[in-house]
Amino acid sequence: MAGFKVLSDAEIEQEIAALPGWERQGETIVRTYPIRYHAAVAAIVTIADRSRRIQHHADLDLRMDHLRASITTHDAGHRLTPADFDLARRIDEIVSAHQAIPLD
Ligand SMILES: C[C@H](O)[C@H](O)[C@H]1CNC2=NC(N)=NC(=O)C2=N1
Repeated sequence: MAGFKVLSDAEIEQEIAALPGWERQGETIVRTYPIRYHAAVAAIVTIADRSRRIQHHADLDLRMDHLRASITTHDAGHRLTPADFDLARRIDEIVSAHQAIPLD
């Protein structure tokens, strides 16, 4: 799909610096959130809703006590674009709203 601006290494560094918890792994950004299983299921439903609206989707990996999100832009040849960082910020907001129940 046209219209995606592929970010330079310097731009990626700058974006990552403003997103605590996220790290770059090649041409993806990833974050692992400690969160209860059922709370994460609820978060995922909201993330899915939001993703459909903005037409940008993360890979989500749910485990017993954590949720891992991994993001890249498929339509830019699996490169990092501003849409990835926008989605990361939205996922941060959604997950933090569902982390109210602490892990034991
Ligand atoms: C047609 C549809 O908008 C595209 O396939 C969207 C859907 N969600 C997407 N999500 C991500 N992460 N990258 C994409 O390139 C992408 N493209």
